Amino acid sequence: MATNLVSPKKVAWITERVWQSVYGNSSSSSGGGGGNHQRRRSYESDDDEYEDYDGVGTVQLVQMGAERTKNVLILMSDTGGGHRASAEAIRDAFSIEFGDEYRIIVKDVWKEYTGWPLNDMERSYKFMVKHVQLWKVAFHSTSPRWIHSCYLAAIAAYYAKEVEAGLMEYKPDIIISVHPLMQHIPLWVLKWQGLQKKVVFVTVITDLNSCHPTWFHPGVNRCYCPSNEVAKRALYDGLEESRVRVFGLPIRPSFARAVLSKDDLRKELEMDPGLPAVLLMGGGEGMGPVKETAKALGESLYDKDQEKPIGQLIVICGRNKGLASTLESKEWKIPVKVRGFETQMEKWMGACDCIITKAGPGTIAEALIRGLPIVLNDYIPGQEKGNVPYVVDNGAGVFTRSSSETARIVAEWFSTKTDELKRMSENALKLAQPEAVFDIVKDIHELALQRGPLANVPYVLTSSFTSLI
Ligand SMILES: CCCCC/C=C\C/C=C\CCCCCCCC(=O)OC[C@H](CO[C@@H]1O[C@H](CO)[C@H](O)[C@H](O)[C@H]1O)OC(=O)CCCCCCC/C=C\C/C=C\CCCCC
Ligand SMILES: O=c1ccn([C@@H]2O[C@H](COP(=O)(O)OP(=O)(O)O)[C@@H](O)[C@H]2O)c(=O)[nH]1
Repeated sequence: MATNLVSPKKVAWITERVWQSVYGNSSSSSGGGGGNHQRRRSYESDDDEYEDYDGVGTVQLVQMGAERTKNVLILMSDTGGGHRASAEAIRDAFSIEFGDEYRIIVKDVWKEYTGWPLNDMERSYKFMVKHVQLWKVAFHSTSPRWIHSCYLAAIAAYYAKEVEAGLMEYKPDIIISVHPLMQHIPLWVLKWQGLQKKVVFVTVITDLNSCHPTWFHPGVNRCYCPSNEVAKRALYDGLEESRVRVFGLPIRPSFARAVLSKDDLRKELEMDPGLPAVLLMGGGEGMGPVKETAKALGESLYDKDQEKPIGQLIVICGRNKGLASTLESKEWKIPVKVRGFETQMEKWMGACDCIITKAGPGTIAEALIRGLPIVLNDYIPGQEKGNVPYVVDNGAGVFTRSSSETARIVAEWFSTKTDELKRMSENALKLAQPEAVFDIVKDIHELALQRGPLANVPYVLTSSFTSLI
């Protein structure tokens, strides 16, 4: 068949040429920051470079005579696991709701196009949250708008061209930022390009309560707040009410839409079918007192008198390989499963009866959807502090930093206080917002429609940026 004669790579290459003839050349010269953005897509480049073309090039060719698929660029960073999880949730919801109408690209433009310190935020952030006082000072000292604006303007003066090249490569009709530090610079770039009125720019906040003010940029078309508490902060910080929407935190559709039976999941995950189960985790990086808590649970969930376990334990260590290997090498008196980074969190949560976690907003929102009572055993100062009252005051869980206290609470939930466990589970379900991600993408779609059927965003390289900031 004719279609077999042209390889996908070639189609992608042809598409690139056509694309360039419509929009101009997407390559750029290096700006002042020494970034690494000179990674132009070309037919000769290696396979990795082609990932973005998969299933896309052909769509673009078809569009030449018809309405073009809209490009949606989601800006995120792997500082913690929550931003990526929310970005993927939005991507999946777009695809479920609108099929091929949108082409979704999830990118850490900082990492790919700029240089230090923006391209190393993951490591800097990990270092800072390990030295908690340092993070506390950095978080609070950068909260006033004039301070963070100055820092970001300084960075922009250095890296704007790289960021511009990153944005231009994907020619977004819509930009969605799911990260607190990804409003200012892209918006300046759009202003520089004269594209502020053409490209839809929205922020989706992924913190439930005490978020950093860098999230709130008055220049965005929409600011999606996961809770009324965050919306109040946004209004207080000067955002127009008409631009603020409260739908909830975007959670992967696999949580919202899947119908999962606990019995089936336990079978699939090779768990004990009869014993109540507690899930222990610490975000994408396996942070917080996971090791101590696992050890304490190993004791509290074992009935010494009857010489049998009263519960089972699942520990998800995320990317913390050291934690996983320490726990794997331990002897347990109760059934324990130690796992690394899991991609199907909805299954593990669906198979358990309660969860112990640091106060990560993503994990909390997912646990609420699954109706899991929550023991919060830690929080990162600043952005996660407010998540504690959000859970506790709404009766969906408790907070304690003591591992032995945590172990005692769970043992009671599994024996003498099952009614409390049930009540908290009901409260968790009341707080859950499984449809939030769909409400968000539908609203963005409406916003895009208001811009007309084809925005035809004219991306071109411009010269001076520093004059604008
Ligand atoms: C007297 C001391 C002065 C200290 C300040 C000096 C320089 C600035 C240094 C650091 C910047 C601090 C940034 C503070 C703003 C952070 C906004 C925020 O809330 O960020 C949160 C994210 C992480 O996301 C959260 O993860 C959580 C879980 O882990 C949870 O999921 C939550 O929902 C998420 O929101 O944090 C970051 O991304 C931090 C990036 C750290 C970047 C470090 C770069 C350091 C090097 C130089 C920095 C220079 C300028 C930075 C400009 C910052 C302007 C605000
Ligand atoms: O093995 C793991 C561990 C965590 N997560 C996901 O990572 C996110 C963690 O986000 P959260 O805001 O709770 O904490 P962070 O990692 O950002 O500190 C949640 O969506 C988790 O489901 C995951 O997919 N696999």
